[in-house]
Amino acid sequence: MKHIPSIQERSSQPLKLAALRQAHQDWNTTSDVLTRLTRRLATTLSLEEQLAILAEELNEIVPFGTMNYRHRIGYQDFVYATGMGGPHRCEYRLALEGVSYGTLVLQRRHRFTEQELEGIEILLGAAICPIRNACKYAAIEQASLTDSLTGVPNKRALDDALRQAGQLSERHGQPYSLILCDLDHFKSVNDTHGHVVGDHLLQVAATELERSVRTSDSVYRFGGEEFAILLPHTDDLAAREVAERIREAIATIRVDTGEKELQVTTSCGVATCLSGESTQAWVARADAALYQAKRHGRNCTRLFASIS
Ligand SMILES: Nc1nc2c(ncn2[C@@H]2O[C@H](COP(=O)(O)OP(=O)(O)OP(=O)(O)O)[C@@H](O)[C@H]2O)c(=O)[nH]1
Repeated sequence: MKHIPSIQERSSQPLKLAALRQAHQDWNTTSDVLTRLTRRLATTLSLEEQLAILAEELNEIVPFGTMNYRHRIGYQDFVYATGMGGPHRCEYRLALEGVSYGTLVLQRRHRFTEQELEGIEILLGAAICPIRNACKYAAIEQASLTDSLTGVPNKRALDDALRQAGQLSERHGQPYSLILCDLDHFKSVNDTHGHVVGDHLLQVAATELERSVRTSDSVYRFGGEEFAILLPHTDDLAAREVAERIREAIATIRVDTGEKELQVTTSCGVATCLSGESTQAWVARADAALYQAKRHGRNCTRLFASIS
């Protein structure tokens, strides 16, 4: 049933509105740390930004040397550290309804008093819900950018990375190369050994790819049995060498299927980003080079010459 305000309720409305206006003004201007912390934490879903705000506000009440926060989010360890340490420390395991949202450690040169510890706990109590929300947001964001089978970043993450690489390449005049790497005759792996073995082979291949490249390079699942490797500060000839190393590494994979050992080869296409080129055109050139490698009999690398 619809609620119709009574005459008494309506007559008190101006007072309520005035109180709301006053509360709003107080909320925005108060110098009270707890209100300011709550207000500031509500402005962002970024865990890093929230921790920076928390560190700033905590330091106002309880000066410390270092703040260290650590939490495992999905496949990654999230670490936030600020300042210089000291021999005295206090450690808090942040948790809500039995779920952990990380460990926070404060360190400094002199002891924390009981009153200071109480102050820290009050501020952490105010921060825990926003931190929980930021952790959940980070986990969802990570999942949306990760291939669930292999654990490497997915096509969506690659699209973002390529866009950024194109801009950086343009701005700093540094070469960025892309390798597309497609497992050969993968359909027959599935047809002969089944999808479970096919899936396992994709996981092993992703691990092998990550092992074969530098930490500054990144591996993505482009789709199906195809992977992409983005190489910053790498020209076409150096990228071709990396592709050859990858091809040799994939050829060393052995999967025990019970009957016989399964081996796989890969074909690679390489293209270096051209000045002013769109990411679609860049990927299309790497794909054309990959097509040439397949046409040439597979288990080889082809480079799309970047001399324009
Ligand atoms: N097990 C498994 N198979 C997949 C997955 N994604 C794609 N595939 C299979 O990969 C196979 C790709 O087949 P094709 O595109 O014909 O390519 P190919 O057999 O590797 O042949 P070439 O690329 O020409 O060497 C198809 O059978 C897909 O079903 C996956 O996530 N798991």
